[in-house]
Amino acid sequence: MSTRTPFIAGNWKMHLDHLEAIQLVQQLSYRLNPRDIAEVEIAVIPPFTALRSIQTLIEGDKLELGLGAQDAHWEDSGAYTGAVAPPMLAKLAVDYVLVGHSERRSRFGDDDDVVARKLGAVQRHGMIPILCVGETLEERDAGRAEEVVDRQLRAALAGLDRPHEVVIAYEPVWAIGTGRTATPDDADHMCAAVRRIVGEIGGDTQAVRVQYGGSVKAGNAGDLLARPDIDGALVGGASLDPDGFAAICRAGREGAVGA
Ligand SMILES: O=C[C@H](O)COP(=O)(O)O
Repeated sequence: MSTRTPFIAGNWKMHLDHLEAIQLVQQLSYRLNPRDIAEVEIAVIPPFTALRSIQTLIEGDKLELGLGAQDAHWEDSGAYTGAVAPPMLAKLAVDYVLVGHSERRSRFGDDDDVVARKLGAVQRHGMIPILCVGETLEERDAGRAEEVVDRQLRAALAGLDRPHEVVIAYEPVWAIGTGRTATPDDADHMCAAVRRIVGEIGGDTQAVRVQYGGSVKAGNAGDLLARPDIDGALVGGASLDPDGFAAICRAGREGAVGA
């Protein structure tokens, strides 16, 4: 059995205004049972516009939920229209920040250098980065999946004193929002490779938490989360459904017992 606390995070992407976001967190909080909350770390990652509302709700109702942001700039302030700086997020009691999500890499031009800068900035302000890595279908078919993940990890983590304090989300691009999931064996194999690479960079392989992401839903979460090297899930679409997301959190607890 792993000693790492399972970590399930719901990335809502560009969905839900702040009122809908409040409703979803309330619905979710009714559905989570106390054992899941005690034994699984659970976080929601709403759009920026809902962060303040959800922070207030979490604090007011004393919910055992982590709060995440979907991105951050690397500078503390400046002439960067449309961007959000890490200190602003820290002030909102944000715990986690996604860095290097494949949608940021492919649609907003976040390359390895930008990802490394954002990751450093997030850590400097006391928040935990969730570093997303993963190969495209083309790269997988060419037998380059592990090479790509290795490059992304080293580019982002090299130079950190404690790389294991970053949560890593292995998200094969071809599995995101497509309904196609990596097999539990393939996902576990890559999460083990991620752990090994973090060790090579100087991190503690037993401490680093590695999530799998890509079409995780209630129906497949059990098989994925029971694997020894998969410590949790970064959930997109299915995190918008409170019943489904609560079921994934339960699978996280049950998986930790079996892993
Ligand atoms: O951040 C979450 C991932 O991109 C997975 O999204 P998905 O569960 O909708 O495939």
